[in-house]
Amino acid sequence: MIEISGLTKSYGSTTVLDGIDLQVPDGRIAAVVGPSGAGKSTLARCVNALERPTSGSVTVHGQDLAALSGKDLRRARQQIGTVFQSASLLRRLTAAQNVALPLRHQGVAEPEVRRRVGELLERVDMLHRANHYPSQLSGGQRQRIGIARGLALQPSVLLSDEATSGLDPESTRAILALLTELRDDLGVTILVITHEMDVVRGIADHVAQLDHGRIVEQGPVSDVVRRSDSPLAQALLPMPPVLCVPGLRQWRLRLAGDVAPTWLSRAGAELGVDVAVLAALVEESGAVPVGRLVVGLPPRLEDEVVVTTFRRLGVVAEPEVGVEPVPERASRESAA
Ligand SMILES: Nc1ncnc2c1ncn2[C@@H]1O[C@H](COP(=O)(O)OP(=O)(O)OP(=O)(O)O)[C@@H](O)[C@H]1O
Repeated sequence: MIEISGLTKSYGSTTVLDGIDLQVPDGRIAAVVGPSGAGKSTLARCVNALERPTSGSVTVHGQDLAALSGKDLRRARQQIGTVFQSASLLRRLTAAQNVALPLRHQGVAEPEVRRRVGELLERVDMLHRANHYPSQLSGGQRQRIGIARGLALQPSVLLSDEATSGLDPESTRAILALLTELRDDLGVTILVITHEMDVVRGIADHVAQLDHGRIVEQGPVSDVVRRSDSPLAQALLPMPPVLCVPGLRQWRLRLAGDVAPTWLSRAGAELGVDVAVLAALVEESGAVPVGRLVVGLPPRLEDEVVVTTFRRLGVVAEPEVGVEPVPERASRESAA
């Protein structure tokens, strides 16, 4: 469990983090998002004890990192693996030697180092590149070596600071699958710092938005995407352009979690109408479907009936305000 409580960090008179409260339960993935300069990396550095809070606390497995020093602090830090953007591998060392570095630094015996390095490279699917130098690896492969190195001391917490930034979609997917596997197989607690919303949708259980050093919105991803008028929900599931179909009234729908795969056709059947999909983004997040849609329904349907029908199916429905149905005749005339 990572528990961040009232965390404030100032450099001189500049306050970079201002009263952050955030908890990541064991075996969960939390993502911190926010614009450049919001304080994400500073937060990461406070969590891996590279920085000391000006006030407040960061507790990892019940240990307040700021209260530790010397050997105790070093031991607590071993519990926290970190993966940075572009992995910062040592150029003159092979992939295997880079992964071995923290183990050798700890004085682990050579046969054990070799065994553990082999295991780690296998976990990140890089055993076949063990003797390659960083310059001979792709960006995604270097990140996987960085993750293996971050896991070398068997941390229970992993910090990923923009680890997928700049990677192509396929490498990003591979890294995200790896992080999910670490959570599910090893129960590692993961804090992901990112500016990529598809990363959040892809793996996070919990999301917090940082802005000017403060958390402005947070919650389980499946809750956040259901919120109306939430800037974070909009950012997480940006709506594609809405089609204009004459004669229909627009409704905004939000779903997360407990919905049957056939919910849309069931809604149409229960309402006794055809439902036109005008815009949609539906994805899987944390093994549950999340999505936002705009659908078109005949204007004669009563609001209350539409809302309760969708609610029974686990979907939040709201009429689009300020968007009147385009009359069918008018649209035919303008097309003529
Ligand atoms: N050591 C420092 N001394 C003074 N100011 C600092 C220091 N480290 C960070 N800052 C300032 O704190 C603010 C937050 O920086 P930080 O790197 O945490 O942001 P970020 O959200 O990670 O940004 P980015 O997404 O661009 O990496 C910035 O305005 C930065 O200039």
